Amino acid sequence: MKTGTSRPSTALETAGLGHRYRQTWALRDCALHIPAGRVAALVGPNGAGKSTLLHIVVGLLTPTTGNVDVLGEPVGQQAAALSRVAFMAQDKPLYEGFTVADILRFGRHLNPQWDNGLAENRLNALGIALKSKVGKLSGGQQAQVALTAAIAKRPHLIVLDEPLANLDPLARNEVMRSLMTEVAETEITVLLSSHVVSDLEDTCDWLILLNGGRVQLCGDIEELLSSHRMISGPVELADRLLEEVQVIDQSRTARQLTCVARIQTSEPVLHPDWSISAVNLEQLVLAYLRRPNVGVLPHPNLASA
Ligand SMILES: Nc1ncnc2c1ncn2[C@@H]1O[C@H](COP(=O)(O)OP(=O)(O)OP(=O)(O)O)[C@@H](O)[C@H]1O
Repeated sequence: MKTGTSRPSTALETAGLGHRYRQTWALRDCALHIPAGRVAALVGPNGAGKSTLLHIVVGLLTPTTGNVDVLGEPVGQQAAALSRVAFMAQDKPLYEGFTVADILRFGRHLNPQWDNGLAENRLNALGIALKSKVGKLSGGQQAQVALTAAIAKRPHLIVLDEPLANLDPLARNEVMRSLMTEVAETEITVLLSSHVVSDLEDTCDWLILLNGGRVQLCGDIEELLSSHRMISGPVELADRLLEEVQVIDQSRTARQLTCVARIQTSEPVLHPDWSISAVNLEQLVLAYLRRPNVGVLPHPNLASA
């Protein structure tokens, strides 16, 4: 087990990554990376390949093509690399007949770095009794127990597949908040998939957008937002606008064009009739999802740390 203090600067890097289930390519030619210490959101529509990617990262699936480095080592069955990665699967597979204490015993038995004090303190702070049966806990509490079991492993990378699925807004907020507390106190890298983009805007700082098994965007969220704008104005000026910016997605009425566009400079000089405003994460993601053929951006700083 490597426990050295020096961690690789890149937590995850893939090149030419593909995965095929019989006839179906779930991932094709994926190149992406996550710098260490980032909280990365993996978003995409149903069937985009998110779970497949996460299963490859944690060593549960073998890629059909390409390379994957996790924490600086090629992904595989190496116990050393995998022991530094914690995974919370989509269906939070806790044994419902177990008590919370049983879950902790199980975790301690399986993981050499297990921090039982951390797990007990965390559950205590959340008001979750060790003697409670898992099956009797609410969905939010079960998610917290699963998250606690992942965190107590003391991982360098934590991978969460839809950790917020089936939780109400309050529970979603609490799970994200406790995850962020953990991130603030350690140098952990987080990779989490979600359908609910608005839950991610305040917490994630890195975005990977998968669509149809391909990477559409990969980069720092602030940089991605600052390089896109919402632009609207008279439809008769549309041709000129299209010459000046890269329109990702647009809608038109008889008079008005509204679009999400990628800009080259932070203060684009456009005709004064255009109104220009910032985009939020949800608007950016939706614009790309509606245009699956707009691929990874060639702009070098958008894909860099
Ligand atoms: N075990 C499997 N056998 C065959 N095809 C599969 C299998 N698992 C996934 N697929 C297919 O691979 C593609 C990607 O699926 P995946 O579950 O990775 O997507 P996802 O983005 O996680 O979807 P969701 O958001 O619905 O969970 C889909 O077309 C899916 O039908």
